[in-house]
Amino acid sequence: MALIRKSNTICSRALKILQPSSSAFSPSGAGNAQSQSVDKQTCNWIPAKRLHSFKRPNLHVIRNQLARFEGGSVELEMNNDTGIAILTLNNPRRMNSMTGKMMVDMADKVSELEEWHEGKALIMRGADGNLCTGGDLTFVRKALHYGEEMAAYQHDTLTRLLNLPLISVALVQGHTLGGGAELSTACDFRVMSSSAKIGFVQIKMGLSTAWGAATRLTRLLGRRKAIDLLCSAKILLPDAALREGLVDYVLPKICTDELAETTNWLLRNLCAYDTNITRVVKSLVVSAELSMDHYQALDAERKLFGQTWGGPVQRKMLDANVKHK
Ligand SMILES: CCCC(=O)SCCNC(=O)CCNC(=O)[C@H](O)C(C)(C)COP(=O)(O)OP(=O)(O)OC[C@H]1O[C@@H](n2cnc3c(N)ncnc32)[C@H](O)[C@@H]1OP(=O)(O)O
Repeated sequence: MALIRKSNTICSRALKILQPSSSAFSPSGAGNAQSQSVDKQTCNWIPAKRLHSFKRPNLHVIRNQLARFEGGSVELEMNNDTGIAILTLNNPRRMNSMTGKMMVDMADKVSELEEWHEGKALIMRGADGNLCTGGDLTFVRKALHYGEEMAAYQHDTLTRLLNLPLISVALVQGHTLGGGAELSTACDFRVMSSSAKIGFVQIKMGLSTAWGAATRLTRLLGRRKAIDLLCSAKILLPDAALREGLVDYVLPKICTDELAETTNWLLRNLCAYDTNITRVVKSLVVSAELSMDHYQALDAERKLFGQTWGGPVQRKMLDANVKHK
């Protein structure tokens, strides 16, 4: 009981320190001093100064609009025994491409995960063998006037997903294209099926990244590889995706249950230790990445470390005289 109380305190402190969505939508978080964008009407560059003046979007209003574009769903199963949750994009007739309603569903599921204190990890996958082929083109055609609002909503959801105190893995299966490839970058890791294909094909569709992948991909792979993947629209097979560093593990060819194999990979490699310490460590990495200030990140790290030091898990391990052979 004491362990649970102390652990919950640690995690709620971690979350307070991180304040998940604040960096994505504060006026000062809209871009850094170097960033520029293109005006849709004229294709002129918008200087960074003007980007900073964009208003914080009203996500509640956007939510109500998106919910009107029906089709598909996003399902969540949380397993308190394994500590692993499964988030499933479910629109298989259209290869799990996302409608407005699915965006709203996903935001709600991420909110549930934010409140799930027993969790250690999350696997995002698609129903029936494809992760996702981006925006549902039926929805896209009807929502051509609503791009910036949709992007704002997805940025909020995916930033919250990335910053969860859970280790997240995208199961890249079948076709993972456009916005689907973007979704995969909102997870900490990517495990790829040996028969899957992944590609940021937005530029071919006359678009830049819609759901925040330029920002995440640049952090993940660096400027050169991000430009290469986004501007070439190349579709990568598993070997190439692994070589580029876009995915972390390719499932064996003889694999009858890809979800079970991904779960085992997670359990073997990243989920072997205490749930609450794992959550704190994940939160610290988020904090270090979000923080522009090295000293602020160290400050958060010191405060959270202070909560684990002398705690029941450490005491138990000291008593057990563990040898790291
Ligand atoms: C808003 C974010 C920005 C973006 O995501 S931009 C990228 C949007 N995505 C796309 O353009 C993908 C378009 N689709 C394709 O290229 C092909 O369907 C794909 C994925 C290569 C699969 O090819 P095939 O294996 O030949 O299968 P298929 O074309 O017969 O597809 C099976 C059924 O799925 C449907 N589908 C796949 N992706 C979709 C999408 N994004 N929106 C709506 N429907 C989609 C496709 O239309 C087909 O349905 P149906 O059998 O014709 O009723």
